[in-house]
Amino acid sequence: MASTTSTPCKLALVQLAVTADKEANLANARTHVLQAASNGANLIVLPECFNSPYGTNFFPEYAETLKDGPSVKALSSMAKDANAFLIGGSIPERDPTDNKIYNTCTVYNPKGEIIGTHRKVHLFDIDVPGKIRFQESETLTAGNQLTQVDTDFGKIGVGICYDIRFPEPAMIAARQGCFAMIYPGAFNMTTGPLHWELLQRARAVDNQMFVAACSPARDLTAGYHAWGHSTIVGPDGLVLQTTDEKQSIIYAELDRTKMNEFRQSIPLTNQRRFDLYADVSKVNP
Ligand SMILES: NC(=O)CC(=O)C(=O)O
Repeated sequence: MASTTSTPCKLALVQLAVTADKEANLANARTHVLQAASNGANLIVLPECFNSPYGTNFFPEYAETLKDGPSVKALSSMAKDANAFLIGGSIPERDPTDNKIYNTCTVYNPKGEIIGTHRKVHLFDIDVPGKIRFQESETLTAGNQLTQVDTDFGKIGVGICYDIRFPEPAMIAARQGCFAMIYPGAFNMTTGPLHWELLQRARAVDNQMFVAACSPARDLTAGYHAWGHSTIVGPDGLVLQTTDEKQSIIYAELDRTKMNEFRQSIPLTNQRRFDLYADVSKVNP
């Protein structure tokens, strides 16, 4: 499908309530994706780990292959029936070739075909004494490549949650022509209030691009309490849309004309000093 930057992009972030029942999660995702499409969204995003509870003990149990797992099948038909691009949150993926488990986002075009796959490259291994310890590496393996997908609206970079803390993937994506960076994510009650919005605004303002992060809704009966607050930020660093912790869908038009005007008025692109520091988009392996 050819990229034309003239196609208007209406983005929807689906902040889904996730349960321990995978089938119910897939059905709930489908209902909300179709609802977003019926409200005019043509680029729809689901949260990190939308088909399984978020916890290292759950990943092996819920993991499935991309080739014939139920989640990929369900996502593909959601994208097709919604006639929209779908950034399918993430799922615990088992790679049958090495039996390793990854935190993986699959991206679909409106025909339901996979156009990109991102395995979380920075695993969420943190230990904040008295607050939260989480070690994804107990059961997950990190992916080994950055991901950009071609859509009708232009190129989009994709990361997952903790990936947002590392500025380089967004920087590389912007310099390689992406107009947006999208992160399915699940911050928590410690790091959410501290950094969730700040990081999105930082990635947006540094790169003069749209940034969006889509969280699960908060479930206080679950082991991991997601922060929620799915958010869409504009290239000027201002929040375009956000929400609270409950299940909901938020929308925003990603207007590339306004982005280009903003880039012209503060022309960082032409003012960089690559004689003083490296251009990371050129050293990407
Ligand atoms: N869940 C994550 O991957 C990241 C996170 O919660 C944080 O960086 O904070």
